[in-house]
Amino acid sequence: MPLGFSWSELGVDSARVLVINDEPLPSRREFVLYWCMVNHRAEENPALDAAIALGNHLKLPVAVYQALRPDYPHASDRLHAFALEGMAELPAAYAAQGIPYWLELPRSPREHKPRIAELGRRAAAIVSDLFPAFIIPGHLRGAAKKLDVPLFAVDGSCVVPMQRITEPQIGAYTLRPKLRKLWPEYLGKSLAPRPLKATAAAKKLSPGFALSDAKALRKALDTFAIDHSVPPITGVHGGRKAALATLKSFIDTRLKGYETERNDPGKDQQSGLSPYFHWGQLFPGEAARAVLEAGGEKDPAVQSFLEELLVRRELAFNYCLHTPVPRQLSVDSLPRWARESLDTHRQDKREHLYTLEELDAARTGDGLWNASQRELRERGRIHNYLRMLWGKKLLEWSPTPQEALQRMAHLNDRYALDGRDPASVANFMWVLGLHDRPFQERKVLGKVRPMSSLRTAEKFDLGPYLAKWSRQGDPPVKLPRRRTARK
Ligand SMILES: Cc1cc2nc3c(=O)[nH]c(=O)nc-3n(C[C@H](O)[C@H](O)[C@H](O)COP(=O)(O)OP(=O)(O)OC[C@H]3O[C@@H](n4cnc5c(N)ncnc54)[C@H](O)[C@@H]3O)c2cc1C
Repeated sequence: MPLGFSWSELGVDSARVLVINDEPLPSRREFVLYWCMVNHRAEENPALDAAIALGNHLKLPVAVYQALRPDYPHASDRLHAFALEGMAELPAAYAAQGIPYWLELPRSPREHKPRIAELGRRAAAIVSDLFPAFIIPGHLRGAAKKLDVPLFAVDGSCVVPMQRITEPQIGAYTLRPKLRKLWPEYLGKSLAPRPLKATAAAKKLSPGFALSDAKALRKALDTFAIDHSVPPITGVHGGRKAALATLKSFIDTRLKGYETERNDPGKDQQSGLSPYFHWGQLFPGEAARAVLEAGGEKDPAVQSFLEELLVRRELAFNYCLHTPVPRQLSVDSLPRWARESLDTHRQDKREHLYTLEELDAARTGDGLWNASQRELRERGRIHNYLRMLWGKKLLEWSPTPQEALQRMAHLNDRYALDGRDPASVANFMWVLGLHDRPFQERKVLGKVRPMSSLRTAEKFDLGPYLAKWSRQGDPPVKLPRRRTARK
C-alpha cells in the first residue's frame, strides 16, 4: 500500500481502478481532481465516486476539469454539438453536489492551453476515466509524464468492470458465462451519489459563452475551428436529459418485441442509446436496471437487450483493453484463421473497387448500401443489421482488408454520433472475422462470414427503409415480389 490507502478501504471497487503512475500522495494540496474525458455525467459515475471517496479520505474537496479541444480526430459541428449540449447541463448538476466544474473550451488549437500539469500542482491526486480506445490512453500516458501526483483511471463505462475479465475473449460465447456469474454483484446496485464532505472554493475557468441554450449553442459552432461540413442532426440532442428521455421512450414504445424486430431495418425498433453511452451521458447499468424493472428478467425482449448492452458491448471493451491502441485496427490482431484466409485471397479480383470519395458520397452500384451510407451521413447512425452489411461490402470493395478497416473507421467515425468507441473498433474488426467463426470459403472474403444485399432484401421488408433513405439515381434494389418496392 505505497499510497497509504487502498481503494477497497475507501469503499471503491478496486477492479474499476487502473493506477497510471507510481507517484506518492503529496503532503498538502487544495483538492482531488476528477479529470473528465469520457464519462460526461455527474450521476451514476464510478470515476466521480472514486474521486469523492478519495477526497473524503483526504478531507479535501473535489473539483472537475474537462477540456473539449477543437482538434480531436473528426471534430465537427455534429460531434461538438452533441458533446456541448451534454456539457451545458453539467455546471448545475455538479453544483448540486457542491463540486465546481471547470470547462476548457478553446475555439482553435492555438487557444488550447493544456491545464492538466498546472492543475496537477494544485491537486492531491487526479482521477480520470478508463477508456481503452481512441486518443484517451495516449492522453493519460502524456499526462503521467508531467505529473508528480498519483493518477488513476477509473472504469465508468462497463457494468462489470472490464479489468475483472483478465483475458482477451474469443467471442461472446466465452465472455457471456463469465459476465452472467458477475451480474448479481453489479446489476442490482444503483450508484447512489456519494456525499462530499468538503466543498471547494476553487477558481472557476470561464467557459467562454453561456452553455445553457441548445439553440444558441448550435449557432456558436461557427466560431470553432472544426469541420463545418458535417452538421448536427436536427431533432437529436446530446445530454443526460435527452439520454433519459430516449431510454424512457425505448421502454414505453420499442422494448416490446425488441428480440424479434430489432434486426428489421423497416421497423427501427432499437433503443437509439449508443451515442449517449459513447459520450458517457448515460451509464449502461442505469439502462439495464430500467429495462429489467420494466420487463422482468424472464422477458425475451429484456434478455435480448441485455445481450447487446452487457455482452456485445463489454466484449468490445475487452478486445480494446487487451489490445494496445496502435494494434486495435490491424489485420494482425485478427484470429489466425481469419488472418490467414484473408491473406490467401488478397490477390483475388474484387468485383468492384470504389474510391473513398465514391463511398463517402453514397455512389456505388448497390442501392441498399447507398441508402445505409446516406442514413449514416444524414442521421448519424445506421440501422444495426445494415451496419453489418455496410461493413461487409466495404471489405469486398476495398483493395486490401487493411484498407477496408481504415475506410470503415474514416466513414463511421466521421459521421456516426456513437463513433470512435471500443464498439466501433471491435465491430470493424468483427467484419473481418474477430469474435466470429469461419464460414465456407469464397473469393475475396475467404472464410470470413459473408453478407449480401439480396439476402437482406429476402429476409426483411426493406420498403419503409428504402422509402426513407434511397434517392433518385440509386440503382434499384432487387426486392422479392411479395415486398413493397421503394418509392
Ligand atoms: C461495422 C459496424 C460498426 C459499428 N460501429 C459502432 C460504433 O461506432 N459505436 C457503437 O456504439 N456501436 C457500433 N456498432 C455496433 C452496433 O451496430 C451499435 O451499437 C447499435 O446499432 C447501436 O444502436 P442502438 O443503441 O439503437 O442499439 P440497441 O440494439 O438498442 O442495443 C443497445 C446497446 O447495446 C450495445 N450494442 C448493440 N449492438 C452492439 C454490438 N454489435 N457491439 C457492441 N455493442 C453493441 C450498444 O451500446 C447499444 O446502444 C457497429 C457495428 C458494426 C457492424
